[in-house]
Amino acid sequence: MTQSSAAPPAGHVREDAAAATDLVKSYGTGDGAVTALRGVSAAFARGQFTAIMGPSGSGKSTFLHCLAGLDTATSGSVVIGGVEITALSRTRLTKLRRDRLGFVFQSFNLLPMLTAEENIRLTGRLGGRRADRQWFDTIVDALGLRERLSHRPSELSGGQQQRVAVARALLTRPEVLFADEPTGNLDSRSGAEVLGFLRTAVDAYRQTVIMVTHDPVAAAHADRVLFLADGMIVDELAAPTIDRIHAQMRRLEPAPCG
Ligand SMILES: Nc1ncnc2c1ncn2[C@@H]1O[C@H](COP(=O)(O)OP(=O)(O)OP(=O)(O)O)[C@@H](O)[C@H]1O
Repeated sequence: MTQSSAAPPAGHVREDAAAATDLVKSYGTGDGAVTALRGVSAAFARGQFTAIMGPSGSGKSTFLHCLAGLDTATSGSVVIGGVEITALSRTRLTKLRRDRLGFVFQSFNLLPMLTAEENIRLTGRLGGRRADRQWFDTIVDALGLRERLSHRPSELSGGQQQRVAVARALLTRPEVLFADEPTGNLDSRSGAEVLGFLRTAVDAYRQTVIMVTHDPVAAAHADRVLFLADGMIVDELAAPTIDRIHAQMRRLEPAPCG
């Protein structure tokens, strides 16, 4: 069992973008209750790319959603950029999510009637702030979207749509970019482009990325992988390789029946 990421070594001051302590999440009550998280603690250093993996039903999405304030934990704490989000009112949490967090989902979640540029600028507009032009240009060019800005989502490939979603998520320079299976709907080439850009966002712009994935190839882009099983973090791999991730997943996945 490795929960070493929860606490930095004594005397070492580390700036965490996000941290969870003793997160417990139960759904339902009585006989039908399901405990999806059983005391999960983890810290996410600024400028670090973390992948979260584990067998189906191990609690990955629940963990991501509780960390990102999309779902409420039953107990435990989540701190994002120094703010204890578990104590916030719904209104303040919504504002924090909009202003300080970025989201990329498997199903790109773009608004069909808006152009790529309008979709990218949407979050900044909702927040009543104008993102600076230079940063917009930087991410649009890095994602290869310059020629596509006037296209609507239906005129874009899946990979291009996901790149628009990544640009939208990064426009506010979020404290943390949360990605839930961001390559789940993409072919391997488009997936590699999106992951390559997430890697660039971490290396060049010191972005913090937390990504749930089933795919060892995707997870190998991260700086470390946290492995969940049965609602607990059971292991952690630093500098992961595809082979080491596969080996770890084989240990955690139940053997197929028959
Ligand atoms: N809204 C809900 N109501 C009841 N149980 C839920 C709910 N959401 C998740 N669960 C249960 O919590 C556990 C963890 O689910 P979660 O979706 O977090 O796992 P996961 O690792 O992301 O799974 P997958 O890889 O299949 O997406 C599972 O047993 C699931 O059935």
